[in-house]
Amino acid sequence: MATRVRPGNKRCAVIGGSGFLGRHLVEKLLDRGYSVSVFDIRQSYELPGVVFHMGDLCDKQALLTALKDVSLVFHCASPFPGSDDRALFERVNIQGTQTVILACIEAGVQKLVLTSSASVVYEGTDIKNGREDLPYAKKPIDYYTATKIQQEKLVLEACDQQKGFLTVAIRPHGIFGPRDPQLVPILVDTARRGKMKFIIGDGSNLVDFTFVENVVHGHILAAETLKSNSPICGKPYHITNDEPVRFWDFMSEVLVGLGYAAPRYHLPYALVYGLALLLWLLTLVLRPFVSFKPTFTPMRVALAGTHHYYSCERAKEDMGYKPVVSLKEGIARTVQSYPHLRRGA
Ligand SMILES: NC(=O)C1=CN([C@@H]2O[C@H](COP(=O)(O)OP(=O)(O)OC[C@H]3O[C@@H](n4cnc5c(N)ncnc54)[C@H](OP(=O)(O)O)[C@@H]3O)[C@@H](O)[C@H]2O)C=CC1
Ligand SMILES: CC(C)CCC[C@@H](C)[C@H]1CC[C@H]2C3=C(CC[C@]12C)[C@@]1(C)CCC(=O)[C@@H](C)[C@@H]1CC3
Repeated sequence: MATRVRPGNKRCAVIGGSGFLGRHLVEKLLDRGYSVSVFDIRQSYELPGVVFHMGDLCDKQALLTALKDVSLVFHCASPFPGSDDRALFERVNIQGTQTVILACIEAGVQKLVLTSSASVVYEGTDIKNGREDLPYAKKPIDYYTATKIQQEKLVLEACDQQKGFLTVAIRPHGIFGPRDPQLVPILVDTARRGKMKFIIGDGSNLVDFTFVENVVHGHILAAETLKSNSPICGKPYHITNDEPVRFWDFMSEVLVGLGYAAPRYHLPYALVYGLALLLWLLTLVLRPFVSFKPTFTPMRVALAGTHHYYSCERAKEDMGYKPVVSLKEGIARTVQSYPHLRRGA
């Protein structure tokens, strides 16, 4: 039976709070006077004012302990997007999210903010200024995206104003910033192996890269706007830097900032995509004998060679969203935060 939490309660929980986005979110919530419980499969730091609960989000009992007296939950846990472990994605993103919803309802949580992804509408072909009314991808590019679609549907469909359980989904795109374990480290690793010499396609494709503090800002605005009869109930929202940039200009700026050469030579998109597809099929066939992880997967080639940027007008209109850190400032802060990834370090 749900125990209602008193209104105005500033106790919240961040599921996935040990991760890159989760930790930035926890830090900002503390600044804003929330008390925070983190639920994660691992504990990656300690902070005064944060209570850690280690556990798997598929375990409802473990979740219930962490959600006691909590009125607001942020769910930003997911397996690593680059993995190809279909069973893991289905277990965590689909079954696990269903468990999170059940646990929230049972614990009397009033608001659930999901970190979804703008990739839920992306099929590997151009998206220019995509709005939230684009249909979900019929052919998602990978298991990660396929399960993020199911996850978002589950959370939005669970929104029930009558029962006082309100939900919203934030769809970020290409999050970057200090402590990101993915974008900059993979880029630098590729450069160190001498593989960042080529631009895939003509280099004119525009993409959204979103500084992590803007993503955090979008989550907190959503949580604070989410009230009975608010227009945001049960809806998805793109949160971006609102400054689409050429994919290869962004990569070059980060690389040059860290002391590496920018890519210069162009290769046709279709050729690289075809080669990446062939290599991927080869890794599938050879998997029983050798384990090999190609850098240029078909998914990464599509992301690097197509337009995919999104409108965040709906977030501006419904919750007053405006990016708080510009792309230029975000890149400068990111580059500065990785002294160990500098050339020669
Ligand atoms: N990074 C990006 O560019 C984008 C990310 N997103 C979404 O943002 C969210 C946060 O991403 P990000 O911070 O980059 O990812 P991270 O991997 O840094 O953080 C996710 C956290 O969730 C934990 N976790 C994974 N599985 C479970 C589980 N079963 N139970 C409890 N905790 C679990 C992870 O632990 P462990 O590390 O041990 O797996 C990790 O600590 C995700 O939902 C992702 O889909 C959306 C758009 C873009
Ligand atoms: C060509 C280079 C080897 C590319 C190196 C950088 C890539 C690792 C990133 C460029 C775009 C990024 C991205 C994501 C992961 C890291 C990149 C591929 C996501 C797939 C992460 C999860 C999401 O939800 C998507 C919206 C992101 C899209 C952009």
